[in-house]
Amino acid sequence: MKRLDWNALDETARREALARPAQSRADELRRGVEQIIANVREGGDAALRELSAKYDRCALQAIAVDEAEFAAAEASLDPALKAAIREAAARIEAFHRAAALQPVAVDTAPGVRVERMLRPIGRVGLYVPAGSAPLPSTALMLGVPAHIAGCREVVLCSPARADGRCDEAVLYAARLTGVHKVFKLGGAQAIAAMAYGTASVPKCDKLFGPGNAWVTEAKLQVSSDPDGAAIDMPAGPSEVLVIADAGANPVFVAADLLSQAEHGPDSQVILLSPSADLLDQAAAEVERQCAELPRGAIAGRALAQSRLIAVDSLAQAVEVSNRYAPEHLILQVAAPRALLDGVESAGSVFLGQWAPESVGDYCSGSNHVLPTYGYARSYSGVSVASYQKQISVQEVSADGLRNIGPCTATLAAAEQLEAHRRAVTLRLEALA
Ligand SMILES: NC(=O)c1ccc[n+]([C@@H]2O[C@H](COP(=O)([O-])OP(=O)(O)OC[C@H]3O[C@@H](n4cnc5c(N)ncnc54)[C@H](O)[C@@H]3O)[C@@H](O)[C@H]2O)c1
Ligand SMILES: N[C@H](CO)Cc1c[nH]c[nH+]1
Ligand SMILES: [Zn+2]
Repeated sequence: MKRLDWNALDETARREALARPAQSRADELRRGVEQIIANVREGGDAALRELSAKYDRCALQAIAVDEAEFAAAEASLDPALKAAIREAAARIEAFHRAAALQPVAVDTAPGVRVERMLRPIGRVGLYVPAGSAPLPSTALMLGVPAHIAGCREVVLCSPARADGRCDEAVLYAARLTGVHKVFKLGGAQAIAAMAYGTASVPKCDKLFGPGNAWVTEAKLQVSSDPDGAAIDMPAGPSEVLVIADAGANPVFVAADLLSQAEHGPDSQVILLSPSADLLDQAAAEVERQCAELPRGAIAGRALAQSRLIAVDSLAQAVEVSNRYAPEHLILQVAAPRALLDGVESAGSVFLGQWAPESVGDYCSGSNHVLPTYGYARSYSGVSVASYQKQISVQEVSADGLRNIGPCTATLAAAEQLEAHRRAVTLRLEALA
């Protein structure tokens, strides 16, 4: 990991220090994804089979998972894993139900009632990554809120293995949350299939879920096409920023950094500390622990584009973190709540030494599908609201119109929209 001193950097160097690894909108990637989307739109299921053979090295027979495969998946799983999946799902459901938006009704003037009603998005498409590692936890993070929102049809795509089967735990988690159909599709072709529809895959109104550069680029492309589909957010390579004070345990700090570095070579992790000793010890620990990891080679590539940054205070660390807007922010400091008020931009925050980011990935109850690449400046993670439409309703009585009609007429006249003004004044005359 590159070591830097924030206060010794000029503005350009600071920008570079917080730059994400060069990524997704590279021309080649954009053109490649355009081509895949065009192939799927033209060739439908036949194109999906060809693309799966090319990119997933699997010869798909049926594209949809059938009952026999769901049953075989459930039967093959270790009971302890099934119990953990159910335990995680219950906590995710508890938090997401409690955090869901509620209908609202407010009298904004006598005789004027304004309401917010909630309606589920009709058909949603979930993407669960499985390229480098299948992520059943992501099936829970996407499926549970879709179920709570009450979406009419929930479909899920996840790449098949070379044997043509989907990961068993992904299938179990999908079924548990009430997903209606699962398709053995990955990458940009899965996103194209759900955005435009094919004979097998229904066209969805909104797509959800993280993925690699092809998935993220495909989501961006289909969301900018009016015939495509809306998306939750760009959720790309995982990242974490840790703020640690002199008393932090370097073993824990290093473990947290590596937990996100192991996701993929395009992940990025950052450690900020006012303590030079802590930075030294954490750097040594990262090397030591990385060498022991089965995915050490992947993590090592992510570490090559990661940073250890010396700051002059914890307050400065929070400023730098807000500027970076990390997907995950861990506050491994003696009094983490004291820093929380200053946090402006982050996908999810972990307080204190006993809150590793891994618990949020799996089962604390919060959602792990979070904005990356600085999008936490303006986007939030997936929630029940992501699967809902908020529709406003207004009910106005005769008295209500007497109360707010003159205001409407004045504003309409100022905008020189005479028909708007008359829609009110004609009624007020009728009431006179
Ligand atoms: N931000 C979040 O909330 C969040 C959550 C979980 C995971 N993630 C991230 O999701 C990503 C998962 O990536 P992954 O690769 O493991 O799985 P993936 O399922 O996203 O991608 C695998 C697919 O990529 C396609 N692909 C691979 N090489 C290709 C090529 N050369 N051309 C075209 N398509 C190609 C294949 O079709 C394959 O099915 C990781 O970066 C991880 O960090 C993010
Ligand atoms: N850390 C990932 C989100 O960035 C989510 C995940 C799934 N499994 C393990 N981790
Ligand atoms: Zn993770």
